[in-house]
Amino acid sequence: MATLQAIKYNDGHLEILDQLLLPESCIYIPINNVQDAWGAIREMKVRGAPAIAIVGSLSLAVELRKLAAPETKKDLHSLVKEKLDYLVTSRPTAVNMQLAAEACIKLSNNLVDKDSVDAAEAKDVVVKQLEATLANDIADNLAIGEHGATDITKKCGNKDKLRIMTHCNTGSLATAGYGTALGVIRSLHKANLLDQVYCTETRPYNQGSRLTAFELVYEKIPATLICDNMAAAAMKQFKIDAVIVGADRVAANGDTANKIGTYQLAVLAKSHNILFYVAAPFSSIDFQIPTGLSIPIEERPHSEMTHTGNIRTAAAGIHCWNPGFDVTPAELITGGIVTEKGVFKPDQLVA
Ligand SMILES: CSC[C@H]1O[C@H](OP(=O)(O)O)[C@H](O)[C@@H]1O
Repeated sequence: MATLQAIKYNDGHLEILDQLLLPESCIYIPINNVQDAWGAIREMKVRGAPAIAIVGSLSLAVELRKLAAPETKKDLHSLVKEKLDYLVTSRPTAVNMQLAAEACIKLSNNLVDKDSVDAAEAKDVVVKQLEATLANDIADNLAIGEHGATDITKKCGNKDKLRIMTHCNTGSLATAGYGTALGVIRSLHKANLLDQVYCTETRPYNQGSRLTAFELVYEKIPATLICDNMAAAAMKQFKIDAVIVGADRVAANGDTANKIGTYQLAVLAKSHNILFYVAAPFSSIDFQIPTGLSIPIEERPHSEMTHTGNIRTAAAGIHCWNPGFDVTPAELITGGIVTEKGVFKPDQLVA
């Protein structure tokens, strides 16, 4: 069965599934330029570290395909840099958009001095790189799924059925398709090795109950929704075999920023002697920062905590703290970091 598609791109035409309307409605909206993409990312109509980078990159491809060839390659480079620098400001914690922007800016800069390539050809080269982010991510996720399923199965003593806990949404709605942590879960399910997935609600924006539960039900993967405050009791009651989560930014030493609530799951997994995995493509690894201390943590609007839709659920006037992410220290990532290149101990990551 095909998995859900968060992103639809064809020949310069881009649409995204408006994830704020899920699970009630499946509505695709057009993204016609980088400004549309910036707004959709900021409002979390599309979210998830890889999906943010892909939608940002494709939105620039959409714009460039509509543009006549620039006068010079210097003009092209200035435009590409301006647009990508702007997209990077949409959300600060996930590194994928920043890394994709740096790679494309470097490419357009290198083309300036390449005499064999004119301005029109340079634009085509840049567009192709931007468009490649989609297919590259799907390939990465399929590899992550296989590496992760193999490693978890082995480290859990080749049990015939596994119980896995996961947090937030790391599936087809956070990527170009298949997913990272949820990709590992899909691979376990495909291999008939999955007893049950326990997905957390993931307050306050409920990516777990709104999005992950939607994906799992859609594909008939056996799953149970739990509130975030049930995690410890569920680990004990259901004898969870492993916890696997995604990542928004992994530092060079393996410290990992992920959705708020991940750190406490890692602490709970440690105290229950349960393997804790992070699943992330290398496009989420920031080798430019030594530890998690340098990862910027996005503060989200307080209304995401005090309201459910338009309904107020917290006392007016109460002060709120709403960090979108927290950092899990590398030493708590006991299962390893699952990437498209294999599973690594957190201190074994090499660029
Ligand atoms: C494929 S990893 C997605 C990653 O992004 C999520 O955050 P958000 O929904 O705010 O974009 C969460 O941290 C996931 O693990």
